[in-house]
Amino acid sequence: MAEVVEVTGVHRSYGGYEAVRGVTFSVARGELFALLGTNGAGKTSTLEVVEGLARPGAGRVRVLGHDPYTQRPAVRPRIGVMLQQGGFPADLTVTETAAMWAGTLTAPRPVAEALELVDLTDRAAVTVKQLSGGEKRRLDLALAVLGRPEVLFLDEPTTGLDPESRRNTWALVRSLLDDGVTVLLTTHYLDEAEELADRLAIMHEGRIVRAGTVAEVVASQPATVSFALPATVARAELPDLAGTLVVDDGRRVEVHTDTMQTTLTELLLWARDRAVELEELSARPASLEQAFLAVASSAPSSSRTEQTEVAA
Ligand SMILES: Nc1ncnc2c1ncn2[C@@H]1O[C@H](COP(=O)(O)OP(=O)(O)OP(=O)(O)O)[C@@H](O)[C@H]1O
Repeated sequence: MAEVVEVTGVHRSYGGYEAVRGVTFSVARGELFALLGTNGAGKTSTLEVVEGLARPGAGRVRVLGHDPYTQRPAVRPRIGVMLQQGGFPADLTVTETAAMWAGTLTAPRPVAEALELVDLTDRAAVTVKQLSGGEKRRLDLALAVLGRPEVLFLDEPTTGLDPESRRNTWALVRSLLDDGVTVLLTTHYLDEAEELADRLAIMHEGRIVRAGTVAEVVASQPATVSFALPATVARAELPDLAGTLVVDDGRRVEVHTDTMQTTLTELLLWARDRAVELEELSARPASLEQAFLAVASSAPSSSRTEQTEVAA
């Protein structure tokens, strides 16, 4: 079975408010799929349904071929879950916490090994209440990987981590992927998605509005060609370039284009014919950040009040 996670037309409501509105995606074995989105887009609400922590209002979820909510005993031993906020007894040490959790698992890793994976070995004897926010996050991750899961669900795994810890977490996730683990994660860090994700989806207002590889999602946005015109050349002398002309100030020119090669060719031929030297010439494809911001700034489909009325 290639698809380890299958989510089809899932809806989830809180009272009259529909937080997830028909979400569909799948994750293949050994793949990392990232859910991105604005605050309140519905990422955690979706993830909780896939983890089997909540029943979808409508739609179908399969994890390793089972319904994670109604067939929880078949799924739970094979998955690892890192919630957005883990809750541990504050007075237990790191080792005691992990050992307690290991006691609930069928075939856990040795506790010391799990702590080593997240660089918490030197904090093993410290109580949870003495840990920093980032260290608590790493303890969450240690517990999620303790049961050697086939599928790992990570809700904002690196929020609050310093840059070095984030990189260490990425390296751990990559090594798990190399071992064939399937990962579904949510993140607010676009570089995290770019670094780790085989495929991703951007959610907005309960729906997936972009999905694909990073390259596919970025391809939905125009590339930018920019340069500075020499003072001797008036802007009006520029040829008609394919794309939208955006002029920053008198001299700096930006062209947003879906056909970067055509725009560049037109520009460079013109510059050669006119013997114009284009200063600071650059041509760059769109970034994931641009694709994200385009989604985030899109007009809301309707207000929350209206949605409640529709749902009522
Ligand atoms: N228990 C709840 N009761 C009522 N509304 C909720 C509940 N949990 C979430 N919501 C609402 O559902 C929407 C989606 O929330 P969710 O936490 O899934 O978003 P998210 O994409 O994970 O956001 P963030 O990036 O801020 O973590 C939000 O409008 C939120 O206020």
